[in-house]
Amino acid sequence: MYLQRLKETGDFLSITRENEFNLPPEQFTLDNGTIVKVLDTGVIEFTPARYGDKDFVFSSAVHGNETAPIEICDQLIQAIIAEHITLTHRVLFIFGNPKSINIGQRFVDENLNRLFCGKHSEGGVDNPERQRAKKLEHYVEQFFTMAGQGRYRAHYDLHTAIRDSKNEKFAVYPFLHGKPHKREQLQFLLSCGVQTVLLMSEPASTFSYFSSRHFDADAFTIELGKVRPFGDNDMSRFAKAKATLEALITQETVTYPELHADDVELFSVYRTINRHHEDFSFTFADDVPNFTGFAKGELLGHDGEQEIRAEVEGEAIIFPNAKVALGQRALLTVVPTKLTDEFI
Ligand SMILES: O=C(O)CCC(=O)N[C@@H](CCC(=O)O)C(=O)O
Ligand SMILES: [Zn+2]
Repeated sequence: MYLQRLKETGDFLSITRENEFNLPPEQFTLDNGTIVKVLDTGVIEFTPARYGDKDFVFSSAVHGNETAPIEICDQLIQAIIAEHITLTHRVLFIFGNPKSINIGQRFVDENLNRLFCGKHSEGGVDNPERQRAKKLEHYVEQFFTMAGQGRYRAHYDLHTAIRDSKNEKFAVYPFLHGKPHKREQLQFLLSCGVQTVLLMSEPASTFSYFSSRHFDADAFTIELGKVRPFGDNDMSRFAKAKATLEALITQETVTYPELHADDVELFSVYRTINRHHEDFSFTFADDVPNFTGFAKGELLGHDGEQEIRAEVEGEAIIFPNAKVALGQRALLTVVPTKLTDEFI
């Protein structure tokens, strides 16, 4: 039904938006031999005829109002289908939450990026986001496992942040359970224009953590700028990210400039603050940017009767959101750290 249109236009994003919950699987082959497989709405896999030993997942629209990453992925998909670029490696693109794109909201019923690692099936709740998280886990598992063992895997989950950020672009490096962080991944991020990286210190139920933990993928949540509606993104600000992602899937190997400690700003997550009470607020305004530091003892907010105060000098705020559901993360705080020998 939609296949002819996809072949002619490459506009998988529009087809996805017109089919918010389901799309029958279809496949075809490009003249250059690349097999194009639509697995579901928002899920499209490309397999070059002779593919290299790296498998990439690029996801966007896990939050529907974060439009710049959606535009980047849309452009890459169109370029592949039009054969303006030729793939070297397998790649799976995911538009996470099509209905939330259409309503221009972070999510519809529940934050999709808190439902991975099986959380979708806990608590006796069912909704479209829970069903979607379960399916996305399955598609990623299938993609990473079906081409065989011993292959390199990466999953870059592309987002934009609700607030301004002192450091406009930054990445969240999921908790690695003692495995070493990789310098080469910092080089990849720098090439995308991302100089700031937060090292998580505990498990999470995010999409990037899922791929990191279960498939040993190099995985990040990458914040590329600020949330804006379609049409308001200055795509020149995302040119480096798009070019780097394109290089990863079209070149056998991407080589990056040498990494110097001064090139990157690293933070370790000091603590996660979850919301426990209806009466929850921050003392700082909505326009206070991410990475703003507070003096030790300074009042950051209230959770019911409980005061939230900075515990260490310079404790800086990331992703403050007083409106999250009860039990969910309302704030991350970070402190600076250094590039150490722990990075391989
Ligand atoms: O700006 C915000 O408050 C949220 C931006 C966003 O969606 N961030 C991700 C980070 C996921 C992670 O911790 O890896 C999220 O909150 O889901
Ligand atoms: Zn997001």
